[in-house]
Amino acid sequence: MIEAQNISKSFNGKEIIRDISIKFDQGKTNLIIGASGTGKSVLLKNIVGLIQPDQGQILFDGRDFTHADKNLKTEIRREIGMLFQGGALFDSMTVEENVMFPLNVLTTLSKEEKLDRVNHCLDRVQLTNVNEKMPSEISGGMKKRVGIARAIVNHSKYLFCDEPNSGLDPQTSITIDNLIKEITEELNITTVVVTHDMNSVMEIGDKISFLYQGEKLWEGNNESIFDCEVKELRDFIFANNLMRNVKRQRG
Ligand SMILES: Nc1ncnc2c1ncn2[C@@H]1O[C@H](COP(=O)(O)OP(=O)(O)OP(=O)(O)O)[C@@H](O)[C@H]1O
Repeated sequence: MIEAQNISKSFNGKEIIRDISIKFDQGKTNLIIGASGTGKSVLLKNIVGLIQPDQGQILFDGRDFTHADKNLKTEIRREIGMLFQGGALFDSMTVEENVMFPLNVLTTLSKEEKLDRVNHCLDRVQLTNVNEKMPSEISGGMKKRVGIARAIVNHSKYLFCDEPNSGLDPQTSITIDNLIKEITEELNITTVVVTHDMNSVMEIGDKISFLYQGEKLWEGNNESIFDCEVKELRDFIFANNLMRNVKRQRG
């Protein structure tokens, strides 16, 4: 479990996120949702340690990451896998080299062991016979799969995904969402997904936190979200016709 406790962060005197507390459960896909510019990415960066919060702390299974010494920080960082927007693969490396990268940097495994793990992870994301391909030779959906394989290759306990569906068509988005959810349950890891995609909310929203102008206004799941009373959240989810129709059909 990851716990964000009373996190606040300002830039140049402007408070971007305010007193946010969220528990992200193990074995679940935990979503952070909200409109553009509301502070989702800033919160994510605080959680993974790319930004130091002004107030509050982040606990990874009870270990205080925010105030940890160098050794503990390094230990926790090794347990974190990240799927960045757009996949963020290294263009000059093959698929195999991309997935192997964290193992080269973080482990002393033999070449054979590394290759074994890489192939196992590529298999798991249903990518076979692409080891030697370059990122420019594969589709957007395949790039995300490679990104997922790379994020879990070092036996990560925590998986962070920043807008995993950006740039994908709706069908591929659902496949990637489901893959993230399956892997989360299979490996019993704690997954945090930042998104503003309502399809993701409905498909994989085990636990959902809604941010609005830097504050957490609501939390629940993909069932309770349709009955929420928070005006700002209702405006967010029913902003398009499709969602209004879904609501009507549910009665
Ligand atoms: N390093 C920074 N310095 C100053 N302001 C920043 C910095 N990072 C983010 N901000 C500001 O914080 C606000 C929230 O940004 P953030 O990227 O977290 O939004 P978001 O909810 O992730 O939006 P989107 O869905 O569009 O990615 C924005 O107004 C942004 O300009």
